[in-house]
Amino acid sequence: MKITVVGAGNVGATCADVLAYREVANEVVLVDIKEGIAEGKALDIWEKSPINLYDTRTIGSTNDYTKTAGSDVVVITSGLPRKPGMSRDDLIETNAGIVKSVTENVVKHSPDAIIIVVSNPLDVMTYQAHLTSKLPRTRVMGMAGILDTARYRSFLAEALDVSPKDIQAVLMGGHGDTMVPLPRYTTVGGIPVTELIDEDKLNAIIERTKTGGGELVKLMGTSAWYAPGSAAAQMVEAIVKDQRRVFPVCIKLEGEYGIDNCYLGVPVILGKNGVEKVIELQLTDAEKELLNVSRDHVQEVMDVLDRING
Ligand SMILES: NC(=O)C1=CN([C@@H]2O[C@H](COP(=O)(O)OP(=O)(O)OC[C@H]3O[C@@H](n4cnc5c(N)ncnc54)[C@H](O)[C@@H]3O)[C@@H](O)[C@H]2O)C=CC1
Ligand SMILES: O=C([O-])CC(=O)C(=O)O
Repeated sequence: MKITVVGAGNVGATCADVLAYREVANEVVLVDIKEGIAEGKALDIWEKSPINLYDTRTIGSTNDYTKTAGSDVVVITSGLPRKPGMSRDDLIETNAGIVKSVTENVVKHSPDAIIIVVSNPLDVMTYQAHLTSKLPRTRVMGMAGILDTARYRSFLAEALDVSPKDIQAVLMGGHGDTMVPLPRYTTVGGIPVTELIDEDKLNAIIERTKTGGGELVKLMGTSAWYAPGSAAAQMVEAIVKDQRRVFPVCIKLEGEYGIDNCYLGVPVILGKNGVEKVIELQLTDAEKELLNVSRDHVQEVMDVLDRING
């Protein structure tokens, strides 16, 4: 198994490190446009192998995609992160061009790869990669839901003073302030969360989750990487090991949830073929309305992308 991670910045390098550490594949290739950065970080991860005890080979490349040839899964993290005061959507112009050219290079050398997009604005960059790659929708997906639910679960664990391991949750919609956490599907060791926390506290956690990315941007002057890199690696692992894990993943909807031709996070089964199945929940009218608000927002940004692409 061979994995490529494009973009050896904060998120890409973290993802490559987790993939190596967990021995998800035999080989991880890290690519960046900046001279030497991918080679340096790949070498640094490899030099850590005798300490952390793994044998995944990590290889770096400055924009030479021949080294990525035949990759089974490719993670695209290349692109600008936002700075304080910016929204993810503000990145569209620059990142659309980057994701387009990277996807062209990726499919040229790995036509059978499954692509996981991380670059922001996430849902619309997934659309860009899907447009450019022309791969089936089940093989081009975006990472956001695992990260957003992880934030939600970690905040709940803190509030309830329980292990984050025991909190399960589903979250849907776009990767932004319109995301839709679903308390009805949130459990703590199998117990509905609504039995353990009062409504006000839960609502405050939901609001914090929606702006969880921005909270970190404000603190650090750039966006997060440990949780995002690990979340992308978890998706790679589910695919490479054909684990059939159930995760919220961004995919083009084709009629599911009454939504057509829009890229949104929904629960799916992830396995060796990519998205093996989109799970359709029976949403309440209120939940459906929130999902439609999210759809409308993502659709607007997709329209901007269409104008950029001419
Ligand atoms: N989907 C999600 O939940 C998350 C998405 N992100 C997004 O991921 C992206 C990367 O974030 P960071 O790693 O923090 O940024 P970073 O600035 O640390 O790394 C980005 C890397 O991409 C490289 N790059 C730029 N153009 C390239 C090209 N054409 N080919 C190859 N490499 C290229 C840069 O040289 C840089 O090393 C951003 O767009 C950010 O908004 C970040 C966190 C979570
Ligand atoms: O907030 C950002 O710009 C990066 C991101 O998507 C996240 O951390 O959720």
